[in-house]
Amino acid sequence: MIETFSVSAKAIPTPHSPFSAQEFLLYSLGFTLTVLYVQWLWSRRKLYTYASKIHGPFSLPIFGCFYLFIGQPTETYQNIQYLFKKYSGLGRVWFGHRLFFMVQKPNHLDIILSSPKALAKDPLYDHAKKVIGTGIFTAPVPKWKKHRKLISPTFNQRILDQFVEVFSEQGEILTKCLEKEIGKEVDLFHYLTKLTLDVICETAMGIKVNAQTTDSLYGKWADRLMEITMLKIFRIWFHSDFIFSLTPLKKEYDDLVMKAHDFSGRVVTEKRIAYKKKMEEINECPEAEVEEITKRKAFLDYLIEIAYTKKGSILTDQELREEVDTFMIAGSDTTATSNCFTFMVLGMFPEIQQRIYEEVVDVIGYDRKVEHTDLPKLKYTECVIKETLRLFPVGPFIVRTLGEDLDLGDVVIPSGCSTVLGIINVHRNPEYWNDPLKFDPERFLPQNTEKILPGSYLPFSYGARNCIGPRYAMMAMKTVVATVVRKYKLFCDYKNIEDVDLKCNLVLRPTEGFKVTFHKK
Ligand code: HEM
Repeated sequence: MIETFSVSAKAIPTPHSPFSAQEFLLYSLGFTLTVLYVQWLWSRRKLYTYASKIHGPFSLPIFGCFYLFIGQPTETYQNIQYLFKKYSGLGRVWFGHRLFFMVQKPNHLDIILSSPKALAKDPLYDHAKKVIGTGIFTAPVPKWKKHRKLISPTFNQRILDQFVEVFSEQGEILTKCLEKEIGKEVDLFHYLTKLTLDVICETAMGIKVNAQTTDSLYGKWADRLMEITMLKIFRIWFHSDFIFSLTPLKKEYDDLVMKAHDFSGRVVTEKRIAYKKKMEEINECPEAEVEEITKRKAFLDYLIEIAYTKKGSILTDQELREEVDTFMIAGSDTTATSNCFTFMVLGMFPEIQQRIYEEVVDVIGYDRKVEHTDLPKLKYTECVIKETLRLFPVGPFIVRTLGEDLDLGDVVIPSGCSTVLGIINVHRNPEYWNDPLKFDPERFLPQNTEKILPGSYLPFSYGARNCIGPRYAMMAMKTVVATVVRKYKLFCDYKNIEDVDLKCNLVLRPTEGFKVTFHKK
């Protein structure tokens, strides 16, 4: 039997192949991947055609120019600036497999920001969603439309005027907190972030959190959360949740998100209880007093009414919390930073500080609290704040994705691509601003404003999806400046705007912090 078997086995010819089974599998895999890659490239040929017409830096396939954005926030900011300068006019950059156009001409900015095709925030903003959910800052367009319509009316002038009392009270508390720092160089951000948190919570939410007097850490958490979010955006490998979860940053990030949400959750809960109590009081009140109780209606009161009292409510608990998180982050950090820059430039330019001081004393006197009727009279102070926002716009770049092709006049940006709007670049461009790095508040005097080209001054963005709080921010900043300059003289070591090195943790910051020294008047 054994012999028969071996004879018949010899008779069958062995198959012959140049590859082993493993090699065959490997080559098949390689071939399939190549076909898929070519297919993918082919489906994106429109993008490559558009991109080839615009200059931009060297890009790797699939990864793009990620290598320019992996450093610390200061290097990332400097590299973005380098790109904007090198590819002035219009440039393109591949970030990963996505195509971005760097835009900095006023006419281009004007077209993009006023177009309904460019209302969507770039998917990069999704990295902030763990912190602020899909509140109006990050919301997809249909949700944004609905919520913006609900929230906008709560930022009317009558309501804002009532807030000046709060701005003024908190400004006074700041001057007291600064007493212990007289003669020392301090990083102002530490103080201003608490002030704006108090102000936002009391005005927008109707809740007192006493951050200035109880040394709240919320500002620090928010600041670090923005820093980590910035790393999540630019370090392309962190776009994978799995890879991010392997780093120690993940634990810190989750911990901070939990603390920040815990804080905002408490604000919403307290507000709901206060609202219920107020409704009970209203039921017991004669009509004349109802107006008194409801008169300082902040945006959260309004949203709570919709969320909790109307049949078939149109806002869920979750949506309400997300709007609160959005306002706490978008409203407080931006205003705190802009206020810090303003104090920094006052310290840099003593003659401008003196002129503000004289205006404030002239309008308000030495001791009286600031009132809302004073604010329109502080015209020079307003020019100084506007000039500060020109040179230091806290949102230096805005990124929008196009839902459809958009014609900018001389070039078409294809749908699905994103535009990075260089707000700080247009603000500092000598083509549109005479001697752009000169701090010159007079540019904003009424007789000079007509010289400002449309699309060349956008600190609060522009168009339908602009910032919701420019008037709020301007009134808050004017009140705080007017309160502080009457008590203190400010000093800062920087002498020129170009000496201030900048970085961007989502919000613009000086690399060295806001170092200012206060002396009693
Ligand atoms: C000096 C202070 C401020 C500056 C420079 C500023 C700047 C900006 C900018 C540039 C945007 C557009 C961002 C983008 O499109 O990516 C924006 C959006 C926004 N800001 Fe402000 N902001 C300031 C203060 C405030 C305040 C005080 C609030 C609220 C109380 C606020 C709430 C918002 C909200 C909710 C959005 C999103 C608007 C939307 O998408 O409809 N901001 N802000």
